[in-house]
Amino acid sequence: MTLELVGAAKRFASGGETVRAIEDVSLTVGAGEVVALYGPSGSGKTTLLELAAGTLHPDRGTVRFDGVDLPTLSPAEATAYRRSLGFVFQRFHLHAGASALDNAAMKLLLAGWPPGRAKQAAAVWLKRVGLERRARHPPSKLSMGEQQRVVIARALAGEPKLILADEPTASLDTERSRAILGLLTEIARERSVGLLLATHDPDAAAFADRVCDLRDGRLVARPDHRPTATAPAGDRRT
Ligand SMILES: Nc1ncnc2c1ncn2[C@@H]1O[C@H](COP(=O)(O)OP(=O)(O)OP(=O)(O)O)[C@@H](O)[C@H]1O
Repeated sequence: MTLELVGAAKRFASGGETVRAIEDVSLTVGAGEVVALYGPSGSGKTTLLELAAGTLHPDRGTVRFDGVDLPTLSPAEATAYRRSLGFVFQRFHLHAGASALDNAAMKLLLAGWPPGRAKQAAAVWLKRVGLERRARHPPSKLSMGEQQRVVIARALAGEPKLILADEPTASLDTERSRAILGLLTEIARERSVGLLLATHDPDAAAFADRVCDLRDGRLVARPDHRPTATAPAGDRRT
């Protein structure tokens, strides 16, 4: 799989002013590649993820997934494309009344899978993220880190080719952040899933193979594309 942005730009009209959220951004994410979008608040990370998800269209430039221009998709095709992605966002968006297993299976159920098969597939991923013993617990009985693991299981059930993660560890402490990022990046590499990870945290960016520095909507050259912070040994590809 290849996600490719070429010269992408997105502006918003706001209060009589034009906000240049993304300006002339070109980047690619390949199978099994972990790419960090690293920048401060307001630098355009979420906008760029929305362009990648096809929920926003660029004003200029192109956003392609496996060679297909996302803005040319019909509404039904765009929905199918979004369903084919894995989303891991800061806010978990878990259903309070549903168990961890039902939450992990939610995407598959929405896609029309028979409930038995959906739960079976989700159970495999709950196990992979270490939550098999919590399958019946609702989110309120799970820690923040465990809830984020359910989100990861939900994102991976259905075998996405690309995961879009927006500040996935913002509500976790350092130790739990590292555990979650280690797990997410390990699974992405192991399953050849592309991972585009938006973060303002240098420690989180350090888990990526490649770091794209975003400032005021533009990519700033980082000569070697190497992460700046130190990830625990073994968590980073060499
Ligand atoms: N719908 C919108 N209308 C107007 N301006 C917007 C809109 N969405 C985003 N912006 C502006 O575009 C810029 C980039 O926003 P974006 O949310 O992509 O940044 P971000 O890096 O994800 O920030 P944060 O880390 O705070 O979420 C900001 O200046 C923001 O105010």
